[in-house]
Amino acid sequence: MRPTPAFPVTRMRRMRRDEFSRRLMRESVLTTDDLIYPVFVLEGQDRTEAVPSMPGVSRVSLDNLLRVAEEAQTLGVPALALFPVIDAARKSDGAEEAWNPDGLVPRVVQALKERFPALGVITDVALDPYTSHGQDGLIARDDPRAYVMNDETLEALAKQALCHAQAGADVVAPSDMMDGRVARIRAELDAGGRIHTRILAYSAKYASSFYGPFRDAVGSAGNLGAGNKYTYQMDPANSDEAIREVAMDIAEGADMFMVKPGLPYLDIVRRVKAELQVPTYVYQVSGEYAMLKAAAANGWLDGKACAMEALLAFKRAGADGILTYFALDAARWLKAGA
Ligand SMILES: NCc1[nH]cc(CCC(=O)O)c1CC(=O)O
Ligand SMILES: [Mg+2]
Repeated sequence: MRPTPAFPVTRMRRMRRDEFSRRLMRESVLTTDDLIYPVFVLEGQDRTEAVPSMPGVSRVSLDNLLRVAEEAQTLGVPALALFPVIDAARKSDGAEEAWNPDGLVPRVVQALKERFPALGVITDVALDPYTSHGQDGLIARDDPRAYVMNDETLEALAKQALCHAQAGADVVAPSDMMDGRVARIRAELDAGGRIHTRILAYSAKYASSFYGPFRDAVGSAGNLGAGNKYTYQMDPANSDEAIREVAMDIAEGADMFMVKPGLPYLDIVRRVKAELQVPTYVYQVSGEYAMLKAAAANGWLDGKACAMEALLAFKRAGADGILTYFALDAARWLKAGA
């Protein structure tokens, strides 16, 4: 950077003095086009269950989800990301429900695409909603370490992704962190004639404790018990490793690349965008949402102002889009000229 003449020749406050000049020099902007809204869906009719650790977020049945989708579309939010709550009776060690063409996710995707063809639908590809042990992949019977097997899991993920694509999903989003899953899924989609289905790879997904409220929401916390995901999700200490992960997913044919969580990992968002120049997304996860909501509920923070500041920070860091539980709120605030 060129040296700036010293004070008093330079007065940084000059440009901050009025709203018009603040607007003229603003470098980043958040728009509704940047938002992806995550939704939790469950079986049944006219069901809406609040998620206690995520105030303002509910698990809803398909009929109620259609109303949410309509609102998202009306507000101009480009896409929904679908997360299923699977009945305990349908979970198994082999996660077979994950590629059941009559399962919850395929039915919901079909209904959404039928009613709202222009609204993007993103599905999560990972086995954790479907496994009795709550891990994202398969575990060998009698393995005392409960080690998630990589290559065996790839076959399951490929079937799951194709099942979602055949139901009409626009984007499949592997969030499992198995090695090689993007290539395996791309091959399965292409062989199945689904050449237009995009892959949003959760390339740099960290083994984070900020996922706690999400695991409550989908009911995988109980199944996971004292288990953790350290053998496949990334170590929060690492940054270079994230660049390698994204680079590998580029080589395997992913279209979009996710960093997750968000605010504690802004440096990773920045590096991915700056070093690799790919469509870069960030997931403001459940724990980040819960923190902001809790502080706002206590009157300790201005909830709206802090949420919008965090979303803008993602844009400044280089994100092309943000998956956030605030998506509908933010779209409303933007519309109201916030
Ligand atoms: N495939 C699991 C999955 N998909 C999305 C989230 C977390 C999202 C959030 O916290 O908002 C997780 C949690 C996990 O890895 O255990
Ligand atoms: Mg990887």
